[in-house]
Amino acid sequence: MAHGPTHGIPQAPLPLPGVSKIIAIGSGKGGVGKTTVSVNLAIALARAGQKVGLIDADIYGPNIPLMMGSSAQPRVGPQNQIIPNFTHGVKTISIGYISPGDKPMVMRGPMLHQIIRQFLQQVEWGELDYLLVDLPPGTGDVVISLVQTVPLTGAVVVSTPSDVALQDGRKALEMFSSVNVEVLGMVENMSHFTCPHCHHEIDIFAKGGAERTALQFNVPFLGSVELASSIREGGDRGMPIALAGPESPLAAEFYEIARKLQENAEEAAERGGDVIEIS
Ligand SMILES: Nc1ncnc2c1ncn2[C@@H]1O[C@H](COP(=O)(O)OP(=O)(O)OP(=O)(O)O)[C@@H](O)[C@H]1O
Repeated sequence: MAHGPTHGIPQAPLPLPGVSKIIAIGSGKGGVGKTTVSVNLAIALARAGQKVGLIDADIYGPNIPLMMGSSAQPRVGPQNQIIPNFTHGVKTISIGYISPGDKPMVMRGPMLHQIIRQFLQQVEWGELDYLLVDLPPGTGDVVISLVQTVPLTGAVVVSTPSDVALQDGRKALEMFSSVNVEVLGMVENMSHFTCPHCHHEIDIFAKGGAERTALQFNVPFLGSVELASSIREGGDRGMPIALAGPESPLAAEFYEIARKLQENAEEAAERGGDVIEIS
């Protein structure tokens, strides 16, 4: 991979030509369904007529190839630009396309930064309404690389309603605030479980916790997604549930969240334009 002309001088974040809104999706805690939410939101936005790109910024544990059902190695164009894969109506890039298999990526921070930069700047995204960035779990490095490279429209924080996940979710909210990235909304994943036999709602992780946290932090709440085996199966088969369309009850939750996100992102984009540099 080529290195950018940094020469040790921090570069100001620059918009990506043709890309209208860039949204980071984070969680703080791992395993709460951030990638599941990212792929389903990307598909729902694409089905709503938006041009959508998706970056798998989880360099150490890329799951987007599996969840989007795509493993093709991206082509390289004449100007050395990377042509993203196009799956389920979404342009995607992942380190998993370039270095497939189960071998972990071992690299130092500067290399990670370069990869994030390249995924933003060297991929031929073309015209996009939305570029979603699925962040790795935790807070930190990748977000700094992102905000140093491009102006973000905002962020989405995914959490389960359990106290443990919310504790980390709050850290993610604070982290975005500390780098001046507006949180466009919180999503509560694995909100509850509906028993397939008696159809009763079972409250596994204390439903409503993410909504209360959103209220407390004064950020919008985008909606809840229930815990359902078909959501997990869709991800494992590379056929996310959103492909079932907005009429399918489980997929409908993602379409509703996508609609609210679109509203909030458009408002933020209209308000925005100011690039705030972090020191
Ligand atoms: N609403 C849901 N219902 C059922 N299973 C779910 C749901 N959301 C996520 N899962 C499953 O939970 C597991 C973890 O989800 P996912 O990989 O999306 O989480 P993550 O937060 O991105 O994890 P990571 O820490 O690897 O970044 C996956 O097997 C996924 O299919």
